[in-house]
Amino acid sequence: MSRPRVAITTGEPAGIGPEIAIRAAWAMRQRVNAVLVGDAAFLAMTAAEIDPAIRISAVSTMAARNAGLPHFGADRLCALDIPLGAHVQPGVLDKENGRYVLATLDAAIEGVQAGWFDAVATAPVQKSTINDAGVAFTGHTEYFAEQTGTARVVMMLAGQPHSPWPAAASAAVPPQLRVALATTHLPLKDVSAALTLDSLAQTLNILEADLRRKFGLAAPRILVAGLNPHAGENGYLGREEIDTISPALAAARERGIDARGPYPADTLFQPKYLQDADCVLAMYHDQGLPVLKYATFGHGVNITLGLPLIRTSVDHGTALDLAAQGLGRADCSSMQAALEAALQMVQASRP
Ligand SMILES: NC(=O)c1ccc[n+]([C@@H]2O[C@H](COP(=O)([O-])OP(=O)(O)OC[C@H]3O[C@@H](n4cnc5c(N)ncnc54)[C@H](O)[C@@H]3O)[C@@H](O)[C@H]2O)c1
Ligand SMILES: N[C@H](C(=O)O)[C@H](O)COP(=O)(O)O
Repeated sequence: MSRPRVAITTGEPAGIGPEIAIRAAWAMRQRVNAVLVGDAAFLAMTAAEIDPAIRISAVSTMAARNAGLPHFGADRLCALDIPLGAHVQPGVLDKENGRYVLATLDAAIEGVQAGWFDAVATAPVQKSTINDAGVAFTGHTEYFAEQTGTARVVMMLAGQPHSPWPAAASAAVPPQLRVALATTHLPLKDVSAALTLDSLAQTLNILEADLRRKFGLAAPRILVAGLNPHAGENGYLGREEIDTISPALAAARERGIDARGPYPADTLFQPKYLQDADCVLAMYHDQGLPVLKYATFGHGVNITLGLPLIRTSVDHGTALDLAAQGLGRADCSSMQAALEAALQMVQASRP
């Protein structure tokens, strides 16, 4: 099989994104035909500092539009050139580069739609810088949904638990911990209103369908967290479980979806529950992701479900503190895991 062609958007240029993108792409070049999306001169300079053996060939978006992407062998990386807005000082944010970052995402989406790429893997962006540049932006998840005209998507992070997570020692825990979210980047005060029968139905439908299609799970088992402490304590600590979540789960089960709960979120992440589940659905970002990141940080993958394209990402942010110290501090394992996940999803989607 030919190497799948994966666009790697290189993220916030003052962060660790460019470095981890180059390192991961180079390490996996025999299996992934990676195209770095970003300023080609800046990427070539960064690559030369990482390892002078890394070769990068630049292609302009205009050339790609006219003739598609040229074929490159595994002896080099390709860079789809998107010019920076301003000079980059590692670790220092500059809103003049906010629109540059968005342009890299736009080029990757255009490239998938035009058939240049089989998938997109994104390095981390600094959301605040894009907002400072005058563009409302909450995350790749929402941006990719908007730009592809997708009404609803689901954020899911997955990873293999490492010690010292206590459950990692237990043979009963599935090798992959997956946590999906019923809401994405939403202020906490808005979460309750966003949980409706309809939104939960759509989330469960997307989650179940993509776990089957993209992860090869014949009958995905989904554990669902409540919203309130102790899943509402029979209504004494909140009514969302009674009024919304339980009816949404009952309706999902009638559609054939194996969705169980709502369970109290504080005790849900135990081996005895996880061993019988393929995914946990948390109600909001910081209900599910701290557990996932505690168990898997640095090796996890963020996947957007429900999109008409394959998009994976790292489980961490821009790490400006590391970027400011120079190259060689950042771990690129999560970027490699994001590429690996994209490869598997491309293979699963090929006839
Ligand atoms: N996929 C994405 O685009 C993505 C994901 C998460 C956060 N972010 C954004 O990143 C920015 C900074 O977020 P933050 O400070 O909360 O989290 P962060 O992940 O950037 O940093 C948290 C800590 O983890 C360390 N760290 C992160 N990645 C590392 C790596 N690859 N190797 C070694 N250490 C690493 C950092 O040095 C820091 O100590 C925010 O704007 C946030 O929204 C983007
Ligand atoms: N919620 C993600 C996390 O905590 O890792 C992160 O903010 C990235 O989200 P996007 O993929 O939507 O940018």
